[in-house]
Amino acid sequence: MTTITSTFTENEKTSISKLKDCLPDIIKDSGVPENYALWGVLLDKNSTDERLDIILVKFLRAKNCDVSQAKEMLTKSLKWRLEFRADTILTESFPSDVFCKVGFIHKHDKKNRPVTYNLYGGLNNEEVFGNLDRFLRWRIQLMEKGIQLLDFKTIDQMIQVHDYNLITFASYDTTAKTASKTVTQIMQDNYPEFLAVKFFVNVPWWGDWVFKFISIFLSEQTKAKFVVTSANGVKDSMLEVIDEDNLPVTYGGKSIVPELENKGSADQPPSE
Ligand code: HEM
Repeated sequence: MTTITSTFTENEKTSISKLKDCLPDIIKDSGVPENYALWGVLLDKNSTDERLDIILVKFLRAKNCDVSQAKEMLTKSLKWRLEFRADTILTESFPSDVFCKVGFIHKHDKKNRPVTYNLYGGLNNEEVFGNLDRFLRWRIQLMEKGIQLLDFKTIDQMIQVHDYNLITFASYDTTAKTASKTVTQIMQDNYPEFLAVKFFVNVPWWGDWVFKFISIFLSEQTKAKFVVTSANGVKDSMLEVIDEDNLPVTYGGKSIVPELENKGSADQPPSE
């Protein structure tokens, strides 16, 4: 069986070993406790746990295997986890009447990777994004819930779906832009290489310029994982990755997801 570690290049193996040697400094400089576990894996220099190698290689790959940059990134990320209280976020609760329709994890893809859905259209923006701190905590909790489903042995990435059904041009307002920019930055800085594929579905006819604008802030590696489709193009591209039985009906699969049913249709292009 092909394990994740067996796909490491020689350069990655050497870099992992160097980054491991930096772990005591990383722990000291970030301020986390000595026996700190990141996503349940001890950051121990002498550890032989393969899951540690898989976590470290994510930070290395995000920095093209530059060990000192990866060291800095991991240090900053651990500091952020302390400040953001990311390690206790799973115990927090959020008003379900606001958030149950904004996002959830549903089933997995053909490679057992969890699939996260974010429904960012047809929302009351003020209610969802108006309290930015609350939205961020909810969004990061969803990410951390997804990470709970990874074993860092056979599965170390997830699929994400952004559904823009029902968005209107006016709904891409300042609250939506600030929320999207802030989450995107937090994900880039603290969750490297967790994304396998990201589907943008029901993208409106005017979505192209939004995409180009946001793309300025994204790495080439991240952009390469994006699949952007309008309503008509959804089915084939998603079925290539997710089994019909696990794909919601609304995207052409057979799985019934109440949060996704009974939504209307998205903005139509203006008539000539
Ligand atoms: C009301 C309209 C919109 C809202 C509320 C919204 C919301 C968001 C949010 C909250 C994020 C943060 C990332 C995440 O949660 O995973 C995000 C990222 C993003 N959005 Fe939107 N968005 C809107 C419109 C659009 C449109 C029309 C496009 C065009 C395809 C678009 C493309 C993107 C891209 C490329 C990212 C970065 C994804 C990433 O970092 O992985 N957005 N959006």
